[in-house]
Amino acid sequence: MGRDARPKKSLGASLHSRIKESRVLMVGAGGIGCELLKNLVLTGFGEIHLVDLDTIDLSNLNRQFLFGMQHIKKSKAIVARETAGKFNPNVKLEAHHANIKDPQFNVKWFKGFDLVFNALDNLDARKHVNRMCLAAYVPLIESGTTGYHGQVQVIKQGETECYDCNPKQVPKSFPVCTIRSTPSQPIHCIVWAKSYLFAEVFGTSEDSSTELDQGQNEENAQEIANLRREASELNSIREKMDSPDFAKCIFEKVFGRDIDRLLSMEDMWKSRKPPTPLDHAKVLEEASGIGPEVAREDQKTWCLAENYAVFADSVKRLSQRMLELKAKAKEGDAPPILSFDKDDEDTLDFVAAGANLRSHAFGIELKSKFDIKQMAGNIIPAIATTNAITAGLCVLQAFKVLRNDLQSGKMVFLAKNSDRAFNAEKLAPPNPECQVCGVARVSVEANIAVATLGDLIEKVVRTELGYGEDISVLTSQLLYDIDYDDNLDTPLKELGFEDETFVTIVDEEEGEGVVPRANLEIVVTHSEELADETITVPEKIEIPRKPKRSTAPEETTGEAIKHALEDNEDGGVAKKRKLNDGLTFIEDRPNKKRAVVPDADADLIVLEDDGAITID
Ligand SMILES: Nc1ncnc2c1ncn2[C@@H]1O[C@H](COP(=O)(O)OP(=O)(O)OP(=O)(O)O)[C@@H](O)[C@H]1O
Ligand SMILES: [Zn+2]
Repeated sequence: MGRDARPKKSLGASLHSRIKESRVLMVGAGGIGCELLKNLVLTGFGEIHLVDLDTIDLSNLNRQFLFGMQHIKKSKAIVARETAGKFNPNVKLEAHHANIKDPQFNVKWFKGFDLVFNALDNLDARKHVNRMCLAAYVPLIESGTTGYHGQVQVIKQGETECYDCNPKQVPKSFPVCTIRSTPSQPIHCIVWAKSYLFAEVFGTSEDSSTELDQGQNEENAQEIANLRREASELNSIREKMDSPDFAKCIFEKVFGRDIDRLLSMEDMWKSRKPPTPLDHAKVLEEASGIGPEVAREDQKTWCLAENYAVFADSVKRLSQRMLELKAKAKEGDAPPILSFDKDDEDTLDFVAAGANLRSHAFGIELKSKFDIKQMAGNIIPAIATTNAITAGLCVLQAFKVLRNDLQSGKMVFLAKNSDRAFNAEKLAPPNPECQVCGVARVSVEANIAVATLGDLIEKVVRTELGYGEDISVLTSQLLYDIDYDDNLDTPLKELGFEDETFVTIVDEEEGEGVVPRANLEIVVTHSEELADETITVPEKIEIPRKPKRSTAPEETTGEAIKHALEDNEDGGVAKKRKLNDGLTFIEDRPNKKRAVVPDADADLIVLEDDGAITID
């Protein structure tokens, strides 16, 4: 039987030939990406481009099965192409070891694809690809996993929600005073050891750390000033890095004197358990028989003396590295620093032992190095099976896009502790208030070294597109508004424009009966051929008016599932919750098995007309 026979039979001849003719892009060749590339290649997608900026790390190998030990430090994109290429020689594979934000991957390049898949791990790159796909009118299949949870979303300009239609959760932060003065959980001590202690001794100061919320009120401000003083004292201890007493100096300061100072603030401990300073001489004596090899016992919770032994030994190793870097540095170089990396044993040992010593002083539970690694790296373990299922769901959604059947496209959620492994909801229409997809779009060409901001505003925005006086013009910063016209005579290049810069025009007209236009996004492409300040003007387009502000949006099914899970984690009381896609969850009583009662119209598996079984 030929290679094509099976996919042709299961997918149907017309979808199969569309797949063979398609040219797709996959961004990210990590956990989801490896699984997805295998699926795309075996399904027979005609031409696949893959982009990944990273190289292969040992910690990737447990789930990124296209890579082996021999590939460590090699490009993910290139090795993924080599390995997956062997699965199906009929597929044309092209690998780019690069950042998807690089300028060569411009809107024109995106336009060359029928479909884009995101298999990324960060918000910034996801938002970028979302925007490029919207501008290029190319459908995007967005996916992500965290532990046992997975999600797949189909995005198409003008037809569905985009990645930015719903605000995304920002990473968790902690009040600085909890971290530095009143920790009550292991995570507080881990953040302290990583973002403060490590940074002050071996890295850059924590003032810029995003994990610390500086807080606004007066009392905090006073405490923050004290803490800054403490940090600068610690910074001066750094000068003693080449002394054999370096670990002792750090220990006596942060686990001794600093804790004494905290204790002297009696008000702080009225309703909290006060900490106990650690006595260096005593701990040193207890640790006398313990060798540095204890650091390898990463699943065990070390006792106080073992933590001290690891702390002192890691200080020795890290100091040695710093001194070597200093010796190698050339005159005029910035002073060398080390950065925390969960996969760097020396930095991890220091953070694990430092966090535990602080926990001990504050009467908080100690943690194993293994647990601290997860927490310090903000890692929820990646699960190969979740990635594999999610990658499979991406391909099933891709079939619908290629069939031009977005109506049956779905937002699919994968969850371990919900009643059903899969939950799906219909694709929502674009949010009219979205600042990213709820915009009108035009493209213009200009020689950015010559054309000024004034040329762009007068020739294009006002004359061609009919805007009035009251507008704001922004890139990542405000360039112009009615009270700020300093940049009008400045060439675009000097305002930070590169080839393909996205400029947003906000109509600020106000008044009785005036409905401002929706935001306009102008993509400015650089053209050397335009020798003067000419700007090619776009076709006349109708810019829609802004919709009226909507009231609070209804809870989506995904959110409802999340809330159902959260509610359930708390109690486990029997409740019945109806989700808006017609699934009914019967949540369990303690010790009783869950039951799922699908509504009549809520099918999990449907038999599609061409014979393929699809999880819908
Ligand atoms: N801007 C970008 N351009 C290209 N590739 C990117 C970009 N941002 C992230 N990636 C890639 O996306 C992939 C995401 O994969 P994954 O979530 O499995 O992360 P990982 O780095 O491989 O694993 P882990 O973070 O768990 O160590 C990574 O290979 C990463 O290099
Ligand atoms: Zn949007």
